Amino acid sequence: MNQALNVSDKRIDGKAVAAQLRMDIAAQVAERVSAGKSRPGLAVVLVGQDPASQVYVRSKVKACEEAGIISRNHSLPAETTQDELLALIDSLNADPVIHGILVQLPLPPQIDVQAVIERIDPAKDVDGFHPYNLGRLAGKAPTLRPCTPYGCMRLLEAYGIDPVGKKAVVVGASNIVGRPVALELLMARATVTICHSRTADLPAELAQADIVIAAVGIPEFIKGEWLKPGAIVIDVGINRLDDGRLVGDVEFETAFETASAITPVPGGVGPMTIACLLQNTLEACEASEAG
Ligand SMILES: Nc1nc(=O)c2c([nH]1)NC[C@@H]1CN(c3ccc(C(=O)N[C@@H](CCC(=O)O)C(=O)O)cc3)C=[N+]21
Ligand SMILES: [Mg+2]
Repeated sequence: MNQALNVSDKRIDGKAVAAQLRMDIAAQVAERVSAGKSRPGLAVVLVGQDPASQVYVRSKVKACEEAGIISRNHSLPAETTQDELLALIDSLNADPVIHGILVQLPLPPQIDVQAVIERIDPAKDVDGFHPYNLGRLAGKAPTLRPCTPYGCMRLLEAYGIDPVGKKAVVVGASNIVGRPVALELLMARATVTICHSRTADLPAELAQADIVIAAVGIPEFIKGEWLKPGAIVIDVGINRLDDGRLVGDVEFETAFETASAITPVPGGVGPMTIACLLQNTLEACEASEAG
């Protein structure tokens, strides 16, 4: 894989790695279909009209079509009740054409997110948020792996960065990125520290980090001078500023000087999230036939 990448560049090109992965997936889907096997199917459920969510849903649908994956969109009104959403999930769980189900977050306040996540058949949980799939990752026997953390690990791999024995610092402890990416790094045998809002001295933790995963949701929060010279920085942040610019959780200009490699925003982790969603849908389809 490295030959496709200009790994000497400090900028980790998530767009290129994601494009390569999506081509590999498209080839595997074509192979399945020509062998008479089922075509992977992904259902994306959107509740409400949040413009940002519509952008993500559109990019997921486009990526599916390019990969030859069936994409079924369900757009529900913002006032949808929890029971109506759960009923839709039940029907998607039972639908043999659908191998992956993604309910776009966030959800409106009347809906309990955990109830929704746990209603999805773990075998179709292509977000990897279900306790079963998180538990399997915690136990070093992963099944469907959360897309963004999985994407971060594939970026490190594509750039020949082996986390084993390295000091990895995760900034942010969310259920969808911070906690699972810490488990992924632990599974790769890094020494992992998870920082969060109650961490006493964040710069002191970051000063020791060989690998930094920034997933805190605060624009340009992490400054270059906090980093250990030569650190590898994976910026998960996707923050839209008032002037329309998209920035990460890391102050890119100052971090670029100190880091040995860093992901840009956009063009870093975001495209990997989508590519890994397709990967999980393909894997769920393959498992449904193997099972
Ligand atoms: N159940 C669920 N699963 C998700 O995976 C999920 C979700 N809900 N809710 C919303 C977030 C957000 N998300 C993004 C995916 C890709 C980009 C992406 O590719 N962004 C481009 C920039 C696109 C632009 O220019 O706006 C980039 O970073 O290069 C962004 C955001 C997935 N999400
Ligand atoms: Mg089938």
